[in-house]
Amino acid sequence: MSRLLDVQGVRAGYATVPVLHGIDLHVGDGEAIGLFGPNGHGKTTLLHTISGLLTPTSGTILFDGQDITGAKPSAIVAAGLVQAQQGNTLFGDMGVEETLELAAFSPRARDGWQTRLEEVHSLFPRLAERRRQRAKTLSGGERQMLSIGCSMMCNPRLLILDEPTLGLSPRLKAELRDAISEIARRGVPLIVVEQDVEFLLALAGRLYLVEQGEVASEIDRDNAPDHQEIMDMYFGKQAH
Ligand SMILES: Nc1ncnc2c1ncn2[C@@H]1O[C@H](COP(=O)(O)OP(=O)(O)OP(=O)(O)O)[C@@H](O)[C@H]1O
Repeated sequence: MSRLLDVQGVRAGYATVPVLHGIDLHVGDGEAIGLFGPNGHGKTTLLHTISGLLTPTSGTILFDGQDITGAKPSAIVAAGLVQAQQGNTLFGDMGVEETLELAAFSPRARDGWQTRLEEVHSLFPRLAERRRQRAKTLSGGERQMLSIGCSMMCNPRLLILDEPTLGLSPRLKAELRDAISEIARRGVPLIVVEQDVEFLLALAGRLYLVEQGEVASEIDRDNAPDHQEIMDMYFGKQAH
């Protein structure tokens, strides 16, 4: 499988605080990967570095063969690498459908936007039912759906989701997970950060355990350790 994203030896952090200490990971074309690990060990920092929100201090990020290290976030999105924003960053007074249409403004997203709108509605029937409703009146889970819907409207070549179901009720969590699984089935490559390793193993071919700013383990679903071993690996490391 050819590499769509190739992260090589990436170091990054904030001001004088180094967080990532040489991360190597890759995503194949058509592949979904999962990231998990203890809180505060650099998963979000890694995603922000890939998305261009943070500039790495060293290392290289290749996307579709192009060097995007340190590129502007707008250029990275235009290339098709899209990270869904948290639902609370939407424009609250805009309607649901209006928001989805706005998300398709870039040249790469403009062609075929109506078809993609139908696809988003089929992924998230709640958004179709609420197409005229203002974003700020949606529930937290529905806002997350709208945010992911916006990312799908960008026509992503690779979609990044950072704990998309955090804090949701079990019912909305299940709906959102079904939709994410459907996005993967439709062949959109994914990077998903989640704490629920079972969900990640069902979704993704490979998982990376990120600990202390490094890739501590790579788990291949076909040769995955059993659940207890993964839990021991995870919680054992979290304990110190
Ligand atoms: N803007 C910032 N300025 C300074 N330090 C930051 C900033 N954002 C994050 N950090 C620090 O960087 C480290 C890694 O944080 P990060 O959010 O990447 O971890 P994480 O693994 O995604 O955690 P979680 O699972 O809790 O979301 C933490 O120590 C955090 O306090």
